[in-house]
Amino acid sequence: MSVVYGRVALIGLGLIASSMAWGMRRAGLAEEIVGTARSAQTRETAREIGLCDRVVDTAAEAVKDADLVVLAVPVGVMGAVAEEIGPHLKQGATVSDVGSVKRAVIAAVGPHIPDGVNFIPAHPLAGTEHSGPRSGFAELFDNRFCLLVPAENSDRQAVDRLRAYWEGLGANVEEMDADHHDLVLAVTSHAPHLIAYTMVGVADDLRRVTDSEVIKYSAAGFRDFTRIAASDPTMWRDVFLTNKDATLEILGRFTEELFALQRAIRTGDGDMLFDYFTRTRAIRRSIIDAGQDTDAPDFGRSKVHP
Ligand SMILES: NC(=O)C1=CN([C@@H]2O[C@H](COP(=O)(O)OP(=O)(O)OC[C@H]3O[C@@H](n4cnc5c(N)ncnc54)[C@H](O)[C@@H]3O)[C@@H](O)[C@H]2O)C=CC1
Ligand SMILES: O=C(O)C(=O)Cc1ccc(O)cc1
Repeated sequence: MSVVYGRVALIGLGLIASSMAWGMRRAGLAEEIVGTARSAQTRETAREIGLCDRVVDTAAEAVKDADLVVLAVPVGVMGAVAEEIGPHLKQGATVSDVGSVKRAVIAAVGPHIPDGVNFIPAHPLAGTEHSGPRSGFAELFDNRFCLLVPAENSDRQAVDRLRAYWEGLGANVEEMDADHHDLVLAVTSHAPHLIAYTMVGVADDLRRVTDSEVIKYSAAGFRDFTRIAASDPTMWRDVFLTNKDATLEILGRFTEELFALQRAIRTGDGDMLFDYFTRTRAIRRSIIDAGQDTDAPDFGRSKVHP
């Protein structure tokens, strides 16, 4: 892989930005990586571990002469960061972001991007429950999707360049409209996170009753919930507050289904439960068939295809 952007500025140096920095180094995608974060401690850690070529104190300074600027901060502060950097952006530069929500980010950031600068939102569908500058790794985006959300009038060359950049980070790139993105992610990521938070909260409420047995005997399903429910509180608070409509729509449907299953359990409707679980099992299999579950152990695949 070769250089795609001369200077890349990373605003926010958490899981996603640090993974991008290591990924850029792995593939040689940038001549210079400049980073900044709000807290002095994060900037100090980034310096210590050699994450960027330069770590500077302000976002305004970081974006100076940058060809690509990536906003990698919680969704709720994207607008404020954009306002700060707007006057300092280089003509012809591209500003992108990695936020988990797109419509609200476009509304908050868009007005601060001057004419002559390309704003192309993006969302890598890859992450972990960890956060901060030490949590990143170069392989995070390998074989994961990265969704680009260009406007109809976005500069095609700038979009293609950002595509090449994300491909260089290992991702499979697709383009999507912002509203569609927010609805799809509400189903596949946002609502599931809320459900995990709830399930772990319920278990915690019961802890005294069960004398810590919930933790001691937690089976794989509950452990998966606890991993997801360990995700960054600021990030997820912002996701729900900014993708409110789509998340509420999906949660409404979810509670309807939950009530239907609850009713089937109460009335002893085993056929309903069996049919429901048969349908959902097929979905898991189709994900594995499509090769999209990179975490699935190989024995899982060979069981499906003996
Ligand atoms: N964690 C995940 O699994 C994924 C997160 N995302 C999105 O990526 C973005 C960043 O998330 P992570 O890297 O996980 O977060 P993180 O919590 O690891 O890092 C966030 C960084 O932003 C900095 N920051 C916070 N407020 C700031 C401000 N006002 N000005 C400058 N810097 C500020 C923090 O100091 C920190 O360095 C979020 O918008 C999130 O929705 C996207 C895909 C996956
Ligand atoms: O850790 C997990 O299970 C995730 O779901 C990671 C993730 C979190 C947020 C995103 O916007 C995209 C991916």
